[in-house]
Amino acid sequence: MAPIVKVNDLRKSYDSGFEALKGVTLDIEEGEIIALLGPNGAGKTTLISTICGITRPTSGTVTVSGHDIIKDYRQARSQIGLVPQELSLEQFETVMNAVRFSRGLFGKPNDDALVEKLLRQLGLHDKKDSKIMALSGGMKRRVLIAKALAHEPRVLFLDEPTAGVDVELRKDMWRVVDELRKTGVTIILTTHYIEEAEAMADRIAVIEKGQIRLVQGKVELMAHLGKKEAIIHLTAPLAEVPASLAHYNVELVNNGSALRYVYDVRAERTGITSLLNDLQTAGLQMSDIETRQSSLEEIFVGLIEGDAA
Ligand SMILES: Nc1ncnc2c1ncn2[C@@H]1O[C@H](COP(=O)(O)OP(=O)(O)OP(=O)(O)O)[C@@H](O)[C@H]1O
Repeated sequence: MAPIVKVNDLRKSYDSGFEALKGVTLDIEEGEIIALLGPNGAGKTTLISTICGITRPTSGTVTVSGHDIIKDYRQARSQIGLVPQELSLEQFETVMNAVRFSRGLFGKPNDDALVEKLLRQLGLHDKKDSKIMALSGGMKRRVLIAKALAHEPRVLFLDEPTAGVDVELRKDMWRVVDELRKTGVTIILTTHYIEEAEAMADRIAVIEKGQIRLVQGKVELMAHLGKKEAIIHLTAPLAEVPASLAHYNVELVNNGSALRYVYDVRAERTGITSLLNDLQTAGLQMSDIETRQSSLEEIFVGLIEGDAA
């Protein structure tokens, strides 16, 4: 089956001369959920706005369901639902009317049965006659999704769906996306949270400095990312790693007063227990142990370096 979204060598230079997209090529399959994961300023919003036809590319092409986003703008745009970063809603409108209105904007005939079905899917049905201003932040975000889906697009863009929201709301959004998965709509979301990409996406594209550095299935990528390190502080410093520990992925740090052990948190056996046992057998005493997960920044650096190698 042909990809539902095809992005080919997309470039975007802003008037300032800044090149925000440097030749992005990406195929998105129908029904998948793909996360564009990248640090601030990587070009995620620029990429989404260009695919949606809001920002004009400097060169390159985008097709959505085979329609060119510039030449066949109306057909291409009718296939797309966009949920922007900011909450921009008519506070005095009812939920039902707001969603009806969005459908009308695309010239689609009124269809209350469809709107109600959508509200049910998004857990908003009992709020359909409520004014938007009376809704919680999480419900307002759901209304934005309902509005974006009102004209029955095949592709839904979520631009940082959980930016600036608390943990509970984030999880709520993850559940909403999981429900939408069942409807078969293709979802493209941007985020800089790895956990978020992990919770929602089937595939992850890492974007950095206007380029896609890596596109991979989530399972493979998370296996790649799931590294943790333990720093084992020793009571007496060592000159070198003892031969009996050589088969572990350990190195001496802090002038020999600690061992650094890197392991895969997702592995069935992390090796920590046997390392600690072998440490004792080797006659080494530890004074403390600390563990930490690689930060997002380190993961990106690791990925990008690994990719270039
Ligand atoms: N209208 C504009 N004119 C000039 N530069 C811009 C414009 N819009 C964005 N940029 C620059 O392009 C780069 C990419 O911005 P973009 O908003 O696409 O990044 P992002 O990955 O979505 O970041 P964030 O996660 O912070 O939203 C940034 O360096 C930004 O400053």
